[in-house]
Amino acid sequence: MNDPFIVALDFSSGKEVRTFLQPFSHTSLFVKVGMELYYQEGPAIIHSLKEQGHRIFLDLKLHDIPNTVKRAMQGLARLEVDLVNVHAAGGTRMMEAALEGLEAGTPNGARRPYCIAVTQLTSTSEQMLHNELWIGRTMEETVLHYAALAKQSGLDGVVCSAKEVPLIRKHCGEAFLTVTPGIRFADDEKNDQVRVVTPYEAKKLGASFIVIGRSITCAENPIAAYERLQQEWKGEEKK
Ligand SMILES: O=C(O)c1cc(=O)[nH]c(=O)n1[C@@H]1O[C@H](COP(=O)(O)O)[C@@H](O)[C@H]1O
Repeated sequence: MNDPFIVALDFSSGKEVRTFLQPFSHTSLFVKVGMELYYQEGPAIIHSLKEQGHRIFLDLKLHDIPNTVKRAMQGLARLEVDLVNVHAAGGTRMMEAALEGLEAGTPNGARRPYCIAVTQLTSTSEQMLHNELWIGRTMEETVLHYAALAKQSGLDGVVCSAKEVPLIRKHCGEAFLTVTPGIRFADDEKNDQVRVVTPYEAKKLGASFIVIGRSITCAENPIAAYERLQQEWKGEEKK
């Protein structure tokens, strides 16, 4: 069964990725390639991870005018990854353009990647939303509104904190994907994450997928950390 866990490969070289993935060589993972890794290694890292049989979330959070996002997605679609994302803050026209680009660029016979929209980064607090972003609505209202815009635009789901999943599922339906970073084991440092839950809480809240980086990649024993993740998802939370 494919675990609903997406492991963030936040490394700056293919060499570090290979070292990290070595103990997982018997496992087909769902991995996330973000800006740090993609800007250094480019399409080559995608080809290599696909050859190893991993599913891929290419997390570039596209946010630009519709024409630019459409043309960028048309090119990225040729990589045949499983999941890509945009920023919902780009608006409905941009989100629609992302889908147009993905449809146009996906090779014949292949299914286009799922496309989801970042609502509010899990590193954004309610404070920052009001005082820096000058958004007057609550975090929940804002995240739900952005999710509704993403759904209206035809996207497959959103990136949000697991805290907002129940509200999104209620208003956008259970088939609308909720991909939730900001995941930490109870005894982990939060680092720059603000809207954080444990894997166990994320499961209870109904997240479709959880994105987990440093709790695994910076663990003493990443394999043991991944197994702890599986246990927590099964409902055996370890304090
Ligand atoms: O789109 C993302 O993946 C993302 C959205 C978001 O709101 N918050 C967030 O942390 N992420 C990514 O999820 C990963 C979280 O990493 P850790 O904090 O190390 O678990 C990073 O690669 C972030 O870029």
